[in-house]
Parts: sequence; structure tokens; C-alpha cells
Amino acid sequence: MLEIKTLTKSFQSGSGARRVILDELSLSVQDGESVAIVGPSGSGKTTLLNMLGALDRPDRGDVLLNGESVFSKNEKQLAEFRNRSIGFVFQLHHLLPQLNLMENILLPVVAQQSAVDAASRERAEKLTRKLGITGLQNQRPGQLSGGECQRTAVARALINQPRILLADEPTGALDQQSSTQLADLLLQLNREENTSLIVVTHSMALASKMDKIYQLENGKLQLTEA
Ligand SMILES: Nc1ncnc2c1ncn2[C@@H]1O[C@H](COP(=O)(O)OP(=O)(O)OP(=O)(O)O)[C@@H](O)[C@H]1O
Repeated sequence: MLEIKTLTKSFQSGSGARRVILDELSLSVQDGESVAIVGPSGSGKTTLLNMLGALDRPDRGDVLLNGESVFSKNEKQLAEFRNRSIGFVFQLHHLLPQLNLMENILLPVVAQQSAVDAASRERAEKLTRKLGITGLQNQRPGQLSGGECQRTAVARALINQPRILLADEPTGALDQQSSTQLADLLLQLNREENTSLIVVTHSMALASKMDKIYQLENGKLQLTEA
């Protein structure tokens, strides 16, 4: 279970004043639960996702994953935690253009243990089957469609069996058909892998597929009707 406890984050604005973006925000997400975070532009959705992914530290508060405090870790432990426990999918796939699809999927394994073991390769192949990208394994991102690149990015995010999958506008750069397909795949994998899925989006079509929708406004989250 993921527990966000009274998380506060502020930034210095151009005038020098501090602006509170997340204001003692709390939330619990169960294993296997899917959650959408919606809200006006600039309300702090990406800031929140960055905290959950341990890419940035809060001013105050903490995130607990299965009871373990994230922000009491040092930088080295945080990097290891990110690689082991969190999967990220962004609006743009951020695949490495010089690597083929399979090599991109296996990157987090290489980052963790330098050599790719047989179990990881088998898992990568299983993910490519689930995501419908088998047969493309030797293609480089430049030879793939936007939807195929994004499905590869999802496989890469899931290769280390993370407890949490964080997705920031994952369908934002895709056409409607590819968006629907990707959203359905994300949810299917979320259920099969029992990974908590947290999606930040402006798309109500995507948000409404999640178990819960929270609106972020004035630094707080409010549960809305799905
Ligand atoms: N590193 C930073 N330094 C100063 N201000 C920042 C920083 N990061 C974010 N902000 C400010 O915090 C606010 C929230 O930004 P954030 O990107 O989290 O919003 P968002 O809800 O994701 O917006 P959008 O929907 O447009 O992507 C914005 O006003 C932004 O300018």
C-alpha cells in the first residue's frame, strides 16, 4: 500500500515569495488500485507525481510504501528505490533512439544489475506479448509508430515489477484509437501485476477508466465521482 502523509511542497516564485503547491496533502492507494489525478494546469499534478516517484523531495511530510518511509532514504537509496519500486511512463516515450525495442525495455535491468539474466529476458518477452509488440523487437524507435513506442515505454516501466506505475499524460501524444488501446493495456497490466497505477491526465476519457478520480486544487486532493 502507498500512503502519502501530509505532503507539503512550495516553490519560490519570480517575485521571491514562496508558493505552496501541495498543502499537507494525504492519500492512500491500495495495491492494484488505479487512480487518476486531474486538475487545472499549474495545480501541481506533475509536482505530486515527482514526489511519488522520489524524483524530488517534499518540504514536509512523507510517502510510505508498504510502511517503509521513502524520504528518510539518502540519495543512493532513493535511486535504488526508484529503479526497483517505481515505473514511469511520460507523455513522450523517452526511448533511446540508438537501442532497439528489446534493449530499451531491458534498460532498467541493465541499470540495476549490469547483465541481463534469463528471467528478465523472459519477462520482457512476456510483456511484449501482452502489449502486442512482438515481432518488433529488433526495430529502433524511429522505425515504430507513436503507439508502439508508448507501449514499449510501458513494458520498460514494468520490467522490474514495480509496486507503483506512475504515468504523466501517457496518452497525450497519441491519436484517439492508440490512446484507448494504451489506456486499456495499462489497466489490464495494472490488474494482472497488482501494481498501483497513478495517472495524471487532462483526459476525462482516460481518467474515467480508473477506479478513482481525484481533483487536485489549492494544494489538496478531492475525490470526485468517476
Ligand atoms: N522547480 C520549480 N521551481 C519553481 N516553480 C515550479 C517548479 N516546478 C513547478 N513549479 C510551479 O509549480 C506549479 C505546479 O506545476 P506542475 O507542473 O506541478 O503543474 P501541473 O498541474 O502538472 O500543470 P500542467 O497540467 O500544466 O502540466 C506551477 O505554477 C509551476 O510553475
